[in-house]
Amino acid sequence: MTTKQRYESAREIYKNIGVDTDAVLETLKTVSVSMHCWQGDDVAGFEGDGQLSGGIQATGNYPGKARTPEELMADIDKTLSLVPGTHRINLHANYAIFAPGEQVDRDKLEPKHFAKWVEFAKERGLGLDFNPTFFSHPKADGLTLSSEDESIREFWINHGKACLRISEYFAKELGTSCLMNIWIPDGFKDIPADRLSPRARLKDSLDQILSIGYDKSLVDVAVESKVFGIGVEACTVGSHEFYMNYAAKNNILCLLDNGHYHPTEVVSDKISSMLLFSDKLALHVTRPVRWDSDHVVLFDDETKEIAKEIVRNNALDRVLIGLDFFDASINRVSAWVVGMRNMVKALLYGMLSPNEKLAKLQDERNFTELMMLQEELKLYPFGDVWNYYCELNQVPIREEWFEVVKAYEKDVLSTRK
Ligand SMILES: C[C@H](O)[C@H](O)[C@@H](O)C(=O)CO
Ligand SMILES: [Mn+2]
Repeated sequence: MTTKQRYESAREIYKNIGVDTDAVLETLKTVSVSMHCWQGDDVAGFEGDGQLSGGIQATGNYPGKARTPEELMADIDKTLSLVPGTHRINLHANYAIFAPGEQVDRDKLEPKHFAKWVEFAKERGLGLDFNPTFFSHPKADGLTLSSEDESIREFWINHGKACLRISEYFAKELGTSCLMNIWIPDGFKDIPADRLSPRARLKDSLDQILSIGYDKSLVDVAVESKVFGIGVEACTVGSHEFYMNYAAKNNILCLLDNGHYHPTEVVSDKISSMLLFSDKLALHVTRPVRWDSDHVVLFDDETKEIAKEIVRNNALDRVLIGLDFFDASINRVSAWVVGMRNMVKALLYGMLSPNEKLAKLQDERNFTELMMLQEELKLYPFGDVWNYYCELNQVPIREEWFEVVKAYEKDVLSTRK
């Protein structure tokens, strides 16, 4: 049987439970996932020695890491050629591309330092998202936006302001709004004596960054909380409560990273609550293994649950989906492809569920039938619909994409010594 014939058979099966697969595939085409540039080089960036700080870690030493903008862009191209749909690229400020001999510090970054990325995105019809980089820098040894040292704090405030201008530039150039996400590593290894002052300084720093004024139709600013990081185990300044309140009061977005909560807390359960109080919500989808380890996103229960929540809340246009993982122990392009395909797959899975029927069963308190149907759905011919979607989008089906990655490793990645 051909992929199309399998799809046609699956279409009939889904039709019997009220799911229109053709309509689902049309909708799925419109959804973009923001692919993080930092999986390609273990969050090293282009500024210098690429030493990662801030309580995050990429472990492994698989050969073939991108070392230059050209290599990173080539790897992004290869990855996107294997993922169905049109997506976005999420950049960090430490991926600025300077003219020879021109490097400036982060507080002095300008749109022109990202012109090559804009050119890259334009040629491919991609949107760009952005992140100020408050780590991997000599001035990020202690605290950044919450620093007690006013000159350090000012440096980072200026970095935030510079990034806001760059985000506006991305949106204007590319005709699609840019998400600018703020994450800082600030915190304390051991029990602090004063939690209030650093948080008050962080609040003031954010106020100052936002005070420059920006076009809200072009830039969505988000703040990303975290429960702990390596070396800041006792207290993080940018906690969930801090940012949830800050975002609500200042009409900006919260970004929920599903590696940033207590191990039994799930982001899928938070989405509906956030959407009841905010127009938009941003996500970093990742896979925490025992800690915020940033493993590659799998087609696992929580990824599916996150996707189902987005679909069931009718919020495909309100939830800005980004990925955040960095695995240096395996082929980095393969890691990207697996994570991206899984996120899209999870969205498809959520859309192929008879969501209204399931909600009705819940309202009728018919939990017996609800459980039965949810379990049976797991073995519906989902794979046949996924393969057809890949074929429609001219990307390889099943594991065929891996042959392309293997050839790329042999011809390109393995030559990077
Ligand atoms: C590199 C990213 O900005 C970083 O991973 C951040 O989003 C985060 O999740 C830190 O734990
Ligand atoms: Mn994150």
